[in-house]
Amino acid sequence: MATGRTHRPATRSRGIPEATVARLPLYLRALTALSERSVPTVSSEELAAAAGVNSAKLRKDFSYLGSYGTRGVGYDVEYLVYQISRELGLTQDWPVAIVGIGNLGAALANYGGFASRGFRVAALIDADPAMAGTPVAGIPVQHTDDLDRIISDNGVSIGVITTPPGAAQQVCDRLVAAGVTSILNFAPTVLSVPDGVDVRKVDLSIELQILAFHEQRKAGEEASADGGASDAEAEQAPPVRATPTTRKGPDGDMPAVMPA
Ligand SMILES: NC(=O)c1ccc[n+]([C@@H]2O[C@H](COP(=O)([O-])OP(=O)(O)OC[C@H]3O[C@@H](n4cnc5c(N)ncnc54)[C@H](O)[C@@H]3O)[C@@H](O)[C@H]2O)c1
Repeated sequence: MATGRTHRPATRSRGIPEATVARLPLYLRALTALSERSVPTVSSEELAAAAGVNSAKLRKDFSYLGSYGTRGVGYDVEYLVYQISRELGLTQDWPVAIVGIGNLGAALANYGGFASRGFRVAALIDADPAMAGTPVAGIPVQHTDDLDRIISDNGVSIGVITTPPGAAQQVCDRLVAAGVTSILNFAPTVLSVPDGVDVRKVDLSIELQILAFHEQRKAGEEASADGGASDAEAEQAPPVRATPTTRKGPDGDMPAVMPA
């Protein structure tokens, strides 16, 4: 089994900090929306608001791309879309393989948003022999026995794991051995990968737990504003933290996709 690190250093080889890289997709999403409305230029303040980022941070981020905008005019929307897409490697097509075609894997395979962002679902792989050959989103599911060949035939470098957690490490090891160097892991388990392999994990239940924490805190604040709970209620109620807590990610919120 592969062991080792799961993180890259905070700055990538081209000198763009990881935190900036993590914000680039947010800028791109906001810029794409502007481009679709044929908006030619945008100020750093407008774009920062649309991306949910602080405008000074945005200007600093864009300076890493060598993009400074024009005073009084702002940034050229189309050119920034191109620059950020190029920086993120989206000007080329990325074939992606999804392993574990159950509820989630099938939903991802059916999601049309990947293709428009440069990610082509090239292969669907599952361990269930009964699924082999069954089309999902128009793509026939292939059996894990052929995983190596499927990865190499399709030139896949990005693998998506949507298997049960108990199978995820083994699937990850097989993907890596077959040449996959980036993994998006939806299974609720921590994966070990060798140097040179990037893992990102998505866990919506963690996001929901964080929201539950904030809901609980808001309820506590409302209760204190109403004059506080009665003694009997206070004894039964779980403790609620009164101190405001901030939870900041690169865009101001913790992203649903996290480094492994
Ligand atoms: N990250 C999130 O927010 C999120 C949300 C929902 C589910 N999940 C996780 O996603 C995973 C899939 O959930 P689901 O509801 O689609 O499960 P599911 O049971 O519907 O599908 C799992 C699929 O994986 C296949 N499989 C099992 N072992 C395999 C192996 N070794 N190689 C290849 N395929 C294998 C099964 O045949 C099945 O088709 C689970 O780990 C679940 O916890 C994560």
